[in-house]
Amino acid sequence: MTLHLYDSASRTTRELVPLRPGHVGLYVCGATVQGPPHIGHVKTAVGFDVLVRWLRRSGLDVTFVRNVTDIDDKILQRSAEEGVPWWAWAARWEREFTAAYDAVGVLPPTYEPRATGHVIEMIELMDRLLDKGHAYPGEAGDVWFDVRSWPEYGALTNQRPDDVPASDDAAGGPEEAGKRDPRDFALWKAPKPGEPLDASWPTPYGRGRPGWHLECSAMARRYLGSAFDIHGGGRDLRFPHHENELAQSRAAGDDFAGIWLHAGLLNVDGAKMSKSLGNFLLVWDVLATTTPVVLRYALTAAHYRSTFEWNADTLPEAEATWSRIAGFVERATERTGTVPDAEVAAAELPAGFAAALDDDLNVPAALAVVHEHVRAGNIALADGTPDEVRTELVAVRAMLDVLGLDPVRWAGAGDESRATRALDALVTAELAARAKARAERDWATADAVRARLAEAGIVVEDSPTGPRWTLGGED
Ligand SMILES: Nc1ncnc2c1ncn2[C@@H]1O[C@H](COP(=O)(O)OP(=O)(O)OP(=O)(O)O)[C@@H](O)[C@H]1O
Ligand SMILES: [Zn+2]
Repeated sequence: MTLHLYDSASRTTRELVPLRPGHVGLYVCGATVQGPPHIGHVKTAVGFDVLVRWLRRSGLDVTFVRNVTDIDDKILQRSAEEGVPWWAWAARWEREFTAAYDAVGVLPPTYEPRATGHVIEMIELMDRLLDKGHAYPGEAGDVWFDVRSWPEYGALTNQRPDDVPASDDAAGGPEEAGKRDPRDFALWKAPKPGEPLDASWPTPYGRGRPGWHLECSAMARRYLGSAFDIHGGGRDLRFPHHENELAQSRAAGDDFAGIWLHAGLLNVDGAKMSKSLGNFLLVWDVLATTTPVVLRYALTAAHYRSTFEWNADTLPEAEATWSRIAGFVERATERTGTVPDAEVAAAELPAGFAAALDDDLNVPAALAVVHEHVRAGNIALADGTPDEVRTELVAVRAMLDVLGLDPVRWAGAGDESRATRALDALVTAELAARAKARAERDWATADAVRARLAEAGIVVEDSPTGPRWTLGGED
């Protein structure tokens, strides 16, 4: 069997037939970098990471593009509240997203374009839409997509054009002046009063900044061409974001994506984990008490398309299952010696595992095969030959490698954050001793604590919220 994927546009499971044999172009909508990454963000990223790994393991050359939305209303608003330039705010959270993806083993994309670096491509796309009569400038400097000019509008989400709800772009605001139809969405947004001048770009239609939907169409075309194989994102992006991307790209004359994949959302108590709802768990907070591979295991183990209901048992259960798998790999490696990574990467995969992944990335079924081999491996460890143990070890590691979960590659990951936590506990105790000595006017003890910390290379600063410590530079 070859890879079949559930295409949300046609609502059928279809064989992936690459447009260019041997090569797959994949575009996944990345983060709007307005705040720290939560585990919902990395859940979707992990889902697409398994796809990329499986495509590559199947012998395909993958060009994987995941964008960064580094300008938008929320970024402008949050940065203004914090009194920092919008671009500094965006850069800060972009770095945090990259670190979070790295922490859970999401492979970096081939290209990671920022919206602000692709204004030329967006203007070019808008020009094509204006030329063909699918876009028009409003009265307040915005440029709108003309939904009525595009009878296929609604196709992605199976809505008749008449049933599509009004777009909330500028709803009720003065920018709406000249908007022809409530469903029309903004391709380009004129600056609002009070916004920084460097948050808008000159265009033939006046200064402005990108509408979110336009960005992805322009960047996908720039790196993958006018037709490419797969477009993905979380299910929340189907409407309006992906519907609008599809409409504007097709209306401009591009074939655009062949298959649309949508990852199920990570929910808490039935609601999408999101910054706006405030029901989020930050990646760093989870990693303060959990090793990254356990978080990765938890997020990988569910089918990418299912809704993930996060609850108090999620991590303990993942931890227990993971320990069983990793424990076998450790004991088997002790018995037979380390299997070289190259042998793992080239090993033949159990047929049931490959068939499960080819069936719309059915990771739960694929993990069931992993568990069968772990069971067989444990039996071999108890009373089999070293060769039997080694066969199971290679099979288990090879399958886990495809899922980004090979325990040998993860060994040691998380040690650094554990070390930092241990250090923090010790420094905090030292600082408490110093505070007590100071309160008792025991200056000798207070100075001795400070000297001990300085000797260890720890720099203490007093801040309004209490002392803060950092590791000083080496000089
Ligand atoms: N709770 C979630 N579960 C799964 N995927 C999510 C979740 N929240 C966001 N994503 C996905 O993460 C990627 C980046 O999303 P984006 O930065 O637009 O987040 P967002 O929806 O604005 O998040 P929030 O609502 O928390 O502000 C998208 O593919 C999006 O679908
Ligand atoms: Zn997008």
